[in-house]
Amino acid sequence: MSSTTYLIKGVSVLGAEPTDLLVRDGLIAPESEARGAQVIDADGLVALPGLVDLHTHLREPGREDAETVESGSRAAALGGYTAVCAMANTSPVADTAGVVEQVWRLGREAGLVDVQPIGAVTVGLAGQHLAELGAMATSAAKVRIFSDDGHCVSDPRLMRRALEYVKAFDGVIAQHAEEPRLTEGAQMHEGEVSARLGLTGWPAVAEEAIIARDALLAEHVGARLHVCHVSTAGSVDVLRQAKAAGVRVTAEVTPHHLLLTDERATSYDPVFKVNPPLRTQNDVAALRQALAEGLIDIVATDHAPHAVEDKECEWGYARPGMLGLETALSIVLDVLGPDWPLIAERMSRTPARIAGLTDHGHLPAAGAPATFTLVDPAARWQVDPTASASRSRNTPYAGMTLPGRVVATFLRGEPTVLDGKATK
Ligand SMILES: NC(=O)N[C@@H](CC(=O)O)C(=O)O
Repeated sequence: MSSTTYLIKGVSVLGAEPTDLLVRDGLIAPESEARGAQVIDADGLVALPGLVDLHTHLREPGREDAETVESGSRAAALGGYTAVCAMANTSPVADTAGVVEQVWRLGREAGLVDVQPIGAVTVGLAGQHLAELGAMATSAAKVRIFSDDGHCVSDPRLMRRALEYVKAFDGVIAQHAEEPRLTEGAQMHEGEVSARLGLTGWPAVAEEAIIARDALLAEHVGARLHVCHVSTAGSVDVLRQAKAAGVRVTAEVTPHHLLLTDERATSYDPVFKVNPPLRTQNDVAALRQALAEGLIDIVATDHAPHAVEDKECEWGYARPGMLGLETALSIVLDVLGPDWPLIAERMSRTPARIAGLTDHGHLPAAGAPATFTLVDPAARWQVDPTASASRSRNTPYAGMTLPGRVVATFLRGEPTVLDGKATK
């Protein structure tokens, strides 16, 4: 915890009238105690609760050349995040208490964001046997979210068992919804563009069928289901029905699925190759609408760093995935407009609630943890892949000018970013 007291002058909390915030002993304190505080001029800046990412690939252990817990944490803090949930598809896979504790400990050592490990649902992500869910839940990492992301838990019996198991401790299964038999050899969204390019298509129904099946299973079991990276208009329809029926289902959308379409594949630039693939303008419109309405609960980055040799090659050989942590807030701002209460809800409060991260998602107000981010909504910045804090360079927004810049991020009273630069 920082011993410095900060007085943040003239900041607009979620777009409200400017006020001052005093940061002391890890909390937002009453202003009467401001003596001796370091003043931060926040004229024109907006304060948001620190962002929470439910879907981050940190690559450690195993692919430290692409990302480490520390480099990914730094990218997260620069993007305004104070917590990230680290996906389990590392090497070795995070399918035991030992690996999730390792990731959790590395996160604490880096000290830039809270790193909450996600545990694998199945051993080795192989979809055959349930992993040690209970041991991960009772480990120091206190895992509550389990996911085979990158792979779908396609066996319905295994999915049912996983839902039953985690219900005991109010855990959640985060499903990568992709019926593998329908996406064999797929390279991009199945549609008019894939037909034109002669690339094997990933049909929307491969996602929608699994979401429908899992919603029914979750309803049957009475357990919590979270759907990763929803990408199609049809999935939104399935979610609408499931939510109307009272199923305990939440869903996320990525910034790239809110902005980019499958037309990008015509460049054959693998930076646009991602799983699930970029879809059509019709899908993008439906996803934006669903996010605004709350049918899609949150934005999650699916930050997926990849080494140069895995991306700068032929489309067919390239790994799917895009960077996202440093650009997410700007993309969402671009897409939703400056609706700060909505952005706070979708990027901080609701993801914190789904993940059970009780230190996060609080409005910066007296008595709350001083875990927040300061944004300059008037700033515009050009994305330079070489300037990224990530060890990888695979951003699809290179050269684009984006609105909104993170000026400062505070984690329990300690600045992790000041003047737009990481403090460590
Ligand atoms: N989202 C991606 O395109 N990639 C993910 C895993 C995956 O979902 O394939 C990755 O780990 O790189």
